[in-house]
Amino acid sequence: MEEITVFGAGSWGTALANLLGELGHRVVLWCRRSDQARAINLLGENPNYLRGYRISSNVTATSKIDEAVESPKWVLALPTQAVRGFLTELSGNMAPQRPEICNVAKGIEIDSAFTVSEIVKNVLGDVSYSVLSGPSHAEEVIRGFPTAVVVASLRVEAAEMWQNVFSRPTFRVYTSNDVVGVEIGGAVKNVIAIAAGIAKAMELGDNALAALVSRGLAEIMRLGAKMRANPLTLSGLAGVGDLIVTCFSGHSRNMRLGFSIGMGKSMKEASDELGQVAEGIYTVKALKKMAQQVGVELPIVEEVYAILYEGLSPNEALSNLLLRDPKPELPPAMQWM
Ligand SMILES: NC(=O)C1=CN([C@@H]2O[C@H](COP(=O)(O)OP(=O)(O)OC[C@H]3O[C@@H](n4cnc5c(N)ncnc54)[C@H](OP(=O)(O)O)[C@@H]3O)[C@@H](O)[C@H]2O)C=CC1
Ligand SMILES: O=C(CO)COP(=O)(O)O
Repeated sequence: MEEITVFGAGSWGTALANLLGELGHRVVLWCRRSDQARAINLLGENPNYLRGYRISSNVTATSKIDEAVESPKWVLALPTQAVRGFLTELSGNMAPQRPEICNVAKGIEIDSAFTVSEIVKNVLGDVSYSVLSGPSHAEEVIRGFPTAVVVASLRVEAAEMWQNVFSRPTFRVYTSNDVVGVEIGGAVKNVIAIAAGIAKAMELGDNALAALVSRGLAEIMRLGAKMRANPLTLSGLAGVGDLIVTCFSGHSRNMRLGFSIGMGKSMKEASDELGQVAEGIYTVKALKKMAQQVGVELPIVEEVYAILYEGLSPNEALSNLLLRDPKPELPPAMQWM
């Protein structure tokens, strides 16, 4: 059994800490607020996220960084935009023995347009990095519903180590060496899910939703190709799998935020009401920049950006998408037959 710290006691950090605890690992759950850590230890549940679910007695919460950094294995369950600042602060407390890091956040940093692996490398240098992603809502994982995910690392031993650490019959973990593919799939689907939520609120119908999700996948694939992701990763759990669950599940924060916006709420109202992170509202800014930098067309992403940040109405965005120039479904280089 392993000693593991989960950094971030939001819904995903709490569900994963509980999963690891139930598997018999000794888990430290780092909370940024001391009152939250005290409440978790006292009540055996998280009063702020996934309320009402018992957390394994193998999980101890703390808000003390010096205690949290002692574990040799770290799971990073923080919002993407917080990762750089957090790791920068943490790097002063790190033992010479470098931890094995497994990131579970799904997003792209706004200022740098970096994925989380690039942020980690930028701040901590060469550490053993893995990323766990795939269709996995915390609300179902904490109930023990069957879930399958993928853990990717450039080091096969690291991916296999995390596979062993996280696996149980109801939590099936596949390995991969395609870090960029897993990160791009997990990040971009959040923006497409905001679009799906808007489309649901507009009552555009099932055909429109299916078209939106498929063309959203085309955008994920196009960006993935530019970033040298394996297209098969994007048709797997971290791509299509997560796109489906995020666009169609009522648990999705991104879809629900999009729905509220489609119902006429401002982004601030929708996000305050949600009370949890919807990564897509930040990642869309980074993607807008990346689209220009790497020269890739991301029309749905562009329209979501314009709705969230430029006051475009959902109806105008819909017209913009429908009235684009006619074109083949696949780009010429991909028309093999
Ligand atoms: N929820 C889910 O089902 C899944 C989420 N993910 C991903 O996991 C990541 C975390 O999401 P989720 O747990 O849902 O988010 P939540 O909004 O539920 O929780 C966010 C957590 O991060 C903490 N936090 C926020 N800002 C900072 C900061 N600047 N420094 C330190 N801690 C901070 C919050 O603390 P506080 O409470 O004090 O504000 C809270 O504990 C996201 O990237 C998400 O896409 C991936 C798969 C499933
Ligand atoms: O990534 C997730 C499920 O796989 C969670 O998505 P939301 O943040 O939209 O809830």
